[in-house]
Amino acid sequence: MKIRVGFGFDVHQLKEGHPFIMGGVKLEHASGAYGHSDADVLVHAICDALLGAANLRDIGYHFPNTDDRWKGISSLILLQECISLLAQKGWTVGNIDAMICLEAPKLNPHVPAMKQNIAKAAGIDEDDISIKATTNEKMGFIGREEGVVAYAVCLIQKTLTNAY
Ligand SMILES: Nc1ccn([C@@H]2O[C@H](COP(=O)(O)O)[C@@H](O)[C@H]2O)c(=O)n1
Ligand SMILES: C[C@@]1(CO)OP(=O)(O)OP(=O)(O)OC[C@H]1O
Repeated sequence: MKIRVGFGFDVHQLKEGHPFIMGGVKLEHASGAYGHSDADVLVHAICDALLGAANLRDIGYHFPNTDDRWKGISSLILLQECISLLAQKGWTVGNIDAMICLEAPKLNPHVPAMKQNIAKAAGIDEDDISIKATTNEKMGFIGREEGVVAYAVCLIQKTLTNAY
């Protein structure tokens, strides 16, 4: 068995009156994340962790923000695409651990639904995806609620076939 780890990071601006999608869940909040897709910062960080682990470049390489095919797209679809890219190289996901840095709203009540959405899109058990959140203690651009950040790490695995 060969295993690899990956790391992903993403950041998006928060804009008033914009929808706020996180882990495929629509959060009720005065502002929301702005981007070319649905700006789901958590799912983007996870995509980059998975692509990085498999040495498959990054999310912007596969889904450029200049391509209208990805405009407004649900990032869960991009996650499914990333899982297919990994599968083509024989990789399956071991586990994912993610951290969101956001001042408000509180994410804890939404974590079960986010885990369910991500597990379904990635074809993994909910027990293999962990989602955590922290504020930035009112400091910096996150503290001023100008932006949201997410980090993710993952482990991927493949069974090596013996050529002899
Ligand atoms: N947007 C957020 C931020 C934090 N949480 C939860 O609150 C706990 C305390 O956060 P601090 O930043 O004050 O340490 C944190 O451990 C999370 O459980 C949250 O749900 N949503
Ligand atoms: C997902 C893509 C593509 O719609 O757009 P954004 O939603 O702007 O997200 P980002 O994390 O900046 O980078 C990847 C992009 O190419």
